[in-house]
Amino acid sequence: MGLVTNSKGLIDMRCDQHVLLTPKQMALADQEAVYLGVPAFDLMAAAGQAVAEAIMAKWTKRPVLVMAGPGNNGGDGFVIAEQLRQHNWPVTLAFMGHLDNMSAEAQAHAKAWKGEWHPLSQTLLNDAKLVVDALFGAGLSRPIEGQVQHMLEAVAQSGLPVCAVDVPSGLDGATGQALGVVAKADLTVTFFRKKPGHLLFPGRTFCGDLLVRGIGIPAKVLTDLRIQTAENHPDLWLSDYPLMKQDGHKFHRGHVLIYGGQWMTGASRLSARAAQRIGAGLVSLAVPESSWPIYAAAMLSVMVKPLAAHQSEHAFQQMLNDSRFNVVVIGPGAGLEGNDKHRVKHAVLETLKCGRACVLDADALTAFSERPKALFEAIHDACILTPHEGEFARLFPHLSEQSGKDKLSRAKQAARESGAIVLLKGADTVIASPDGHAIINTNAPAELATGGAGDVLAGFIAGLVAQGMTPFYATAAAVWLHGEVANEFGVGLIAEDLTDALPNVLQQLK
Ligand SMILES: NC(=O)C1=CN([C@@H]2O[C@H](COP(=O)(O)OP(=O)(O)OC[C@H]3O[C@@H](n4cnc5c(N)ncnc54)[C@H](OP(=O)(O)O)[C@@H]3O)[C@@H](O)[C@H]2O)[C@@H](O)CC1
Ligand SMILES: Nc1ncnc2c1ncn2[C@@H]1O[C@H](COP(=O)(O)OP(=O)(O)O)[C@@H](O)[C@H]1O
Ligand SMILES: [K+]
Repeated sequence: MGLVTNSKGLIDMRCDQHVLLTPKQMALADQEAVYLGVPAFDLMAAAGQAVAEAIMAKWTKRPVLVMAGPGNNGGDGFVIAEQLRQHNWPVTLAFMGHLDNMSAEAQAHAKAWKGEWHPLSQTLLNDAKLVVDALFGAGLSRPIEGQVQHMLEAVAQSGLPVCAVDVPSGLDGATGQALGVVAKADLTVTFFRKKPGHLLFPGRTFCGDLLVRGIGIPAKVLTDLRIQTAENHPDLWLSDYPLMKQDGHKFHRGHVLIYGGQWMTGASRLSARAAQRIGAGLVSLAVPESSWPIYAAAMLSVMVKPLAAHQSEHAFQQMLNDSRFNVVVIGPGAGLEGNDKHRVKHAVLETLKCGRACVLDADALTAFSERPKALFEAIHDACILTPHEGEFARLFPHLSEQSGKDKLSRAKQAARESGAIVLLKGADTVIASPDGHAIINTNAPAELATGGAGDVLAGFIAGLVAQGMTPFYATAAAVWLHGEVANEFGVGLIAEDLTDALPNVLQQLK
């Protein structure tokens, strides 16, 4: 099993199906395949054929308008047009470009097209029942304007189904962001491997159904591409997953320490239960003495430890001296009122000072919003930050959603700047490591947008780290399981259900 990337080998060949290629990396893969002896003409033929087959599988025979652009995406369009024509589909081809400026393989395929050529025109939509968007793919270099923009707007207005070749035109395959107008598709067929832009929002909504088709590029071209990004999948982390051992002992499955606040007592309890459920051997909750009865009454198998009010900071520090607590969670329900914020910051800094693996969520992040640097200076490589966009913007204001940067770059930069693993939540959660690796999660349903779901996630992560998974993979595994449980449960989900329904998903993981 050769490594695709060298740095810590986070993404290796066992998960090569799940790596994501930027359009630049895809072009390099293409060049390398040609260098290894696969003719560029054949790659384009295979690409076009794959799209034509996907179209014939999805739609009944109907008049098609193929819009072919000036580059190789347009070249694919000519192949698709000819393939469909050979299967007796009525095909109209509209070309925007100059044949002489096209690659040799695109010119050859264009010349093999047996039908008529039309200039791009909105009137061509009148007779079409399906549109193939082969205008721009990986080579999109600037926003779409002028006549093409009007054409794409007319396509959108027509309500006709659209099949996009590689990426919907106007979508940046690297970032998922729109460069001006985008041709929204019902089906997108991409080649060899997915691109980040297919998975990140808003890109994912532009793609419709996404199919990946091999076109003859051998997987070994991935070896030298310095790939840093993958789509989350158990193949990435299952071999490191702490499945139960027959002769296992609870002391071998770690001990999670969770910091509980005075008022929002539910949040840390959700984390505690989640850490238990995912297999942590022991879980303790350190809580203010005054709230101890509330916590203790509700927790049976979790050990609830009171922190005396007059010396709670010292008491938490003392607790950290016990090396059996191998992961600490701070943030869910921790509190920011009055002296709480100071206490939370102290707990975080003490935890980091003693090098303990930790998951910092919610209030533990917001507590540092006035001076994030104080947090970043203390962070070590077993620290996981789990912000939603709001918390993220408080720590990294220059990287907020409003910064105009894409989510993948924002999470990666945050990980680099803070030195922590950063899990940036949302429907397209990104997990980024300071060394540049990143995983995009795609299985989370909208049902997860419910209070407390993040507290459960913090507990899942901690529970897996406690059992010995590396923080990056533990985070990826927890996020995937979180999404999977929500999918299995379906509508009506509340945070408690995530923990209660986890066993069904764990059962399938074995
Ligand atoms: N890699 C592979 O393995 C394989 C790749 N294949 C296919 O090749 C595709 C990539 O091809 P590609 O590199 O030729 O780029 P493509 O997207 O056709 O566009 C480039 C042209 O568009 C122009 N242009 C850009 N933006 C514009 C704008 N806003 N408005 C107007 N013009 C604009 C740009 O002009 P320029 O920027 O140079 O001025 C240039 O002329 C890929 O997506 C896949 O479908 C397959 O055949 C099989 C193997
Ligand atoms: N629309 C959505 N689709 C999928 N997952 C979502 C969506 N909205 C939120 N989530 C997920 O739900 C969880 C919410 O966490 P968080 O915002 O911390 O909530 P809380 O603080 O209430 O626990 C995160 O894992 C996030 O990625
Ligand atoms: K396209």
